[in-house]
Amino acid sequence: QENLDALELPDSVDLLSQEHLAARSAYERLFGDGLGLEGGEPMTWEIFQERYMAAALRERLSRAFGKADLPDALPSGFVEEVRKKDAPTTLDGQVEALLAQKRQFLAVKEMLLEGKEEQSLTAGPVPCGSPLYDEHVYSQVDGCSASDTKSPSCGRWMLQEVANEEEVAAMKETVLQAFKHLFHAGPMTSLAVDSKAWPLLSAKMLTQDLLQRSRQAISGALGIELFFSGALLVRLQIPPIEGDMQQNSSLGDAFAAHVDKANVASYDWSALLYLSSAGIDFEGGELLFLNTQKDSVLAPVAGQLAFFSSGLENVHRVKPMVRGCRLVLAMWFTCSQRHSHPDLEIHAGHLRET
Ligand SMILES: O=C(O)CCC(=O)C(=O)O
Ligand SMILES: [Fe+2]
Repeated sequence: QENLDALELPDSVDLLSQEHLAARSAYERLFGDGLGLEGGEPMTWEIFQERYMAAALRERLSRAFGKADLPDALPSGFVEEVRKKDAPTTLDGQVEALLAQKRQFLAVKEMLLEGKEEQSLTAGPVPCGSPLYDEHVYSQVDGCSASDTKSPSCGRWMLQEVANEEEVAAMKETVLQAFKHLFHAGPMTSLAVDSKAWPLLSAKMLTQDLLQRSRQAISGALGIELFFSGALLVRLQIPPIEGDMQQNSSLGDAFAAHVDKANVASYDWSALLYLSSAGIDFEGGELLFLNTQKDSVLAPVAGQLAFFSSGLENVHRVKPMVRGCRLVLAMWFTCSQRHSHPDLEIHAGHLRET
């Protein structure tokens, strides 16, 4: 009670009118151009206000009470939607996360054109895209996050035969087995590689080995230290599996063009360890980087590791699949130890037996 008395909380009317002004200006900044986050539907002031005010109140209250996490009884909606890894915890951060979504949308819109020419992907640096975030969500790590002025540069690279044939076969088996117990989202089945995944993966040591090996290969190639921010095993299968485990999912389109860093701010580097080959295991399904001129296409080869800077310079998508089964271990790395994924750091780094 003493603590509560000592707090100088503005009364709720003041709080709300302050937030109203801030919300109005953020709304103008984000949606004044009449475009919604995903293009189609414009964000209405009513919806934005509801979401924004919920976030604003939450932030004010948590600051006042000195708690990071408040009871879920508070108004939610927007807050719930963004509560994922590294979700911004401040109001400014939330606005910035929205801004990143918007910037992603605009970049995709600019580069996603019908009938664009394609060339096969060549490894190497590319100029960095403009920053997705300003300052409130994640700060770039000098000399590790990609940059135009300092090594490592933004770019796209491939390493061949990071996993051998035998390892690829063993991974395939373990992943397909694990996926039998999971729901499918249209053609996509996915499993986040964290502590909850280990009981599902029979080849746990191998999975951990490949995670570690991929990180080391990229760290070595770029000359930087990297921490896992996330990893996901993904299967794309055409025709999609039908039945009870097929879910109507609200997950985004598995083939949509996107920028990884617009999803999670702490991602600095993205990597894909392919576990199946285009033209053999599946048709279509190439990885496509969208450029201002010709797009760059990579036909996955099992065992190959592709990696690239996670920012706006690397808008990418998976080309529609025609048939078959496409498996990949997707990994995202951060330069900031503070943002590392605790499960992956422990398991991929140190755990050898359990
Ligand atoms: O599977 C691929 O080739 C790309 C997947 C991807 O872009 C992602 O998961 O963010
Ligand atoms: Fe991606």
